[in-house]
Amino acid sequence: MESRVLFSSQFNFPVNSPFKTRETSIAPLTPSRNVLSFSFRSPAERCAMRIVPLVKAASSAPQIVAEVDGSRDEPRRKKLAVFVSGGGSNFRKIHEGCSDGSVNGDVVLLVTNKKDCGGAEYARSNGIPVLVFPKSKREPSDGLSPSELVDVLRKYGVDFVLLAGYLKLIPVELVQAFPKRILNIHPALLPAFGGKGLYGIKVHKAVIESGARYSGPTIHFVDEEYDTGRILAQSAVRVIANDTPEELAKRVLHEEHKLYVEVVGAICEERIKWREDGVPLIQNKQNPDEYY
Ligand SMILES: Nc1nc2c(c(=O)[nH]1)N[C@@H](CN(C=O)c1ccc(C(=O)N[C@@H](CCC(=O)O)C(=O)O)cc1)CN2
Ligand SMILES: NCC(=O)N[C@@H]1O[C@H](COP(=O)([O-])[O-])[C@@H](O)[C@H]1O
Repeated sequence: MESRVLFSSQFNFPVNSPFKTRETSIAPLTPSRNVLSFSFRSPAERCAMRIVPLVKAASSAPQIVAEVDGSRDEPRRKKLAVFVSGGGSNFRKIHEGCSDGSVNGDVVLLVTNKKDCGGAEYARSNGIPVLVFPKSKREPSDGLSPSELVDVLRKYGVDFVLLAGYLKLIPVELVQAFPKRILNIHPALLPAFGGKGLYGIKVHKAVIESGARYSGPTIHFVDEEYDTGRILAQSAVRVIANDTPEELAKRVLHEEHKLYVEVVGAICEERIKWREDGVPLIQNKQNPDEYY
């Protein structure tokens, strides 16, 4: 039985903190690019809320800081590039989310190291351009160099890069060109069961052999190494005593599909906020005062 637990980390501000209650008065300032701390008196004030300077709470609780330009327009529709190496079921779910309104974005490019994989076939059948990266050893004329890949992503106006079962190392050129804009989904609860050599069914085999009672997908920002970037979201899946790796993989993949569409939806609605200690959080769509 999977338990869908979003590790919610509500901020427990101390009693005397100006952030604890909704009665906090907010000193209005002229809207400008500013640092904003998130606390609101009521929905009415929230609408009229101006930018306020970050006020350090008495507690040691890390503060949420974000830059806003004071605009209240709906976030523009985002352009997404998805990287796959296999069947692409996460890619397909994200693409469906773009069509059904769950995701305020469009997949404008599919990148793969295996041009005949299932994800590439799905992209071609849906009119999405397919690029090969990195260059294939067997067909060096086919495929892009790291700098060519960065150029193409920029030419297409890509806002976010989404890795979904992509099995090659993203080069530092791309990581540096798209800071805080490359996400990956891993089929285990990082930082456990991640790193070089741990991908696909190998991950689930390692989880079962370890005796872990829970597994589940992790969505994280991508840095220069495998699976070491900042964790953005996870959900828990119970490991059953006699699970085979394939049975566990199936349950985890089901959770991946739900979690990735939810997270990409938040990314495209600009609901990612960065805590001052560098931890990224997702702002609750129904209640902007809450983060998880
Ligand atoms: N710079 C980054 N690149 C990539 C990351 C990342 O976090 N930073 N995530 C991976 C995805 N991934 C786990 O989520 C992962 C994929 C592949 C491997 C791996 O060991 N690959 C083998 C080659 C496998 C093959 O060619 O079939 C290897 O490098 O020897 C580990 C983790 C995507 N890129
Ligand atoms: N470490 C990377 C890794 O193992 N990624 C995993 O590959 C599968 C791709 O499935 P899909 O192609 O059907 O989306 C997914 O389970 C994803 O978490």
